Amino acid sequence: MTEPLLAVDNLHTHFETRDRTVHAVNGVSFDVEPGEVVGIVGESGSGKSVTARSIMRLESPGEIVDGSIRYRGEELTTATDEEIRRLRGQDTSMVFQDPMTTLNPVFTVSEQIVESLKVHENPDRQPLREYLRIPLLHDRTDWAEKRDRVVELMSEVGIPNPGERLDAYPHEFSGGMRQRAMLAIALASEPDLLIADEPTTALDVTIQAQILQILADLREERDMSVVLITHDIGVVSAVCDRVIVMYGGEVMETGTTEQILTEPRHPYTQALLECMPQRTKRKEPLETIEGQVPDRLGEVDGCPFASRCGYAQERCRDGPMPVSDCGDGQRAKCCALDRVPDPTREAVGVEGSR
Ligand SMILES: Nc1ncnc2c1ncn2[C@@H]1O[C@H](COP(=O)(O)OP(=O)(O)OP(=O)(O)O)[C@@H](O)[C@H]1O
Repeated sequence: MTEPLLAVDNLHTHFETRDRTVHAVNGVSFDVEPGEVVGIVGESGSGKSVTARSIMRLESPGEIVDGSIRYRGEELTTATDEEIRRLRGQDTSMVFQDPMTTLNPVFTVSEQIVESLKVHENPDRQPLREYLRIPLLHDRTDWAEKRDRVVELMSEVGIPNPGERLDAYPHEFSGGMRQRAMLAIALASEPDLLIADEPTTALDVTIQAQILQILADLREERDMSVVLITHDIGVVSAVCDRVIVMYGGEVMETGTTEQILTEPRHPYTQALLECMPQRTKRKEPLETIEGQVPDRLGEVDGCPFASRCGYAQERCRDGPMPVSDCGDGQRAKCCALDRVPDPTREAVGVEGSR
C-alpha cells in the first residue's frame, strides 16, 4: 500500500492555562491522499484550527504531547526548524479566515506574492516568527523577472486585470479579493498540500461560491491536496471528497461527502445536518443543537457529545468510545449506534437500525 500524503495518527495537542490543561485535540487520526480534498467540519471550539495548526507546526502556545503527523512518510512532530521551514516553503501552505491579519498592510499584494516565490526558491529565508506575517522585502532586484509569474498567479485565483493591480495595497482590495490574494501567496510556493482554515467564512455567499470553485479548479489543475476547515457543513458538499466531523477535540465520524451528507450515522453529524439552513423550510426558524460545546475539553469521561445527545445512555459517559465501521470506509465513534436511526435503512423502509 502506498503511503498517504499526510497521515495524522492519534494526535494530542494541549494548552496549559493558569488553572488547567485544555485538551484541544484529543486523539485525532486521519489521512489525506494525493489530490484529495478533505473537509474538517464541526462547531466552533471543536479543535479544527488547532489540528490544522499542529500539522503546520504552528501549534504554539499549544504543545503536541502525543501522536504522529507524517508528511510523505516524514515525521513532523520531531522535525527540526530547518525541516519545518522547508516543508512550509516548498510542500505545504495555509490560508486563514482573515486575510487582513496575515497580509502586511505596508507592502503591495504583488510584492508579497514575490516574497512567497522567493521563499519557495530558498526556504531558509523564512524564520518561524515571520511565517504568519509576510516578511519585509529587503530588496526589489528580482521584481522584473518575477512580474510575469505574479500576474499569472493573480489571474489563476480570479483577480481581474492583474497587470493593472500590481501596485495595489491590501486595503485597496475587497474582502473577496484579499482572500484571493492570500491564495495566490499560498500557491506561489507550489504546495502539494493546502490547508484552508475557514477561507470563506467572512465572505458573502456569491464570493464564497467563487472561492470554493477556485479551490476545486486548483485541485484539478495542480493535483493538489486540500484540507478545508469549516463550521459550515454546507461548504463541504461543494468541494470535498471526504469529510471528518470533529467535536470536543475528537473525530466523531468520517466518510465520503456523500455518506456524511446522506447517510450520517453519528448523532452529532445528524444534528449538524438538521441545522443546515438549506434543509430548513422558508419562514421556519433555523434548528440549533441544544446545549454548548464543552469548555472543559478532555476532562469529560466518555463521549464529549453525550450531554447534548438525545440517544445518550449510561455507557456513553464511561471510558473511551468504540469506533464502529459502518461500511464502505465510513466510521463513527459512538457506543449507541444501535439506538440511532440509520438513514439508509429508513430510506428503504427497513424496521429498526444497525
Ligand atoms: N491559545 C490557546 N490557549 C488556550 N486554549 C486554546 C488556545 N487556542 C485554542 N484553545 C482552545 O482549544 C479548543 C479548540 O480550539 P479551535 O480553535 O481549534 O476550535 P475550532 O473548532 O477551530 O473553532 P473556531 O472555528 O472557533 O476556531 C478550544 O476550546 C479553544 O478554546
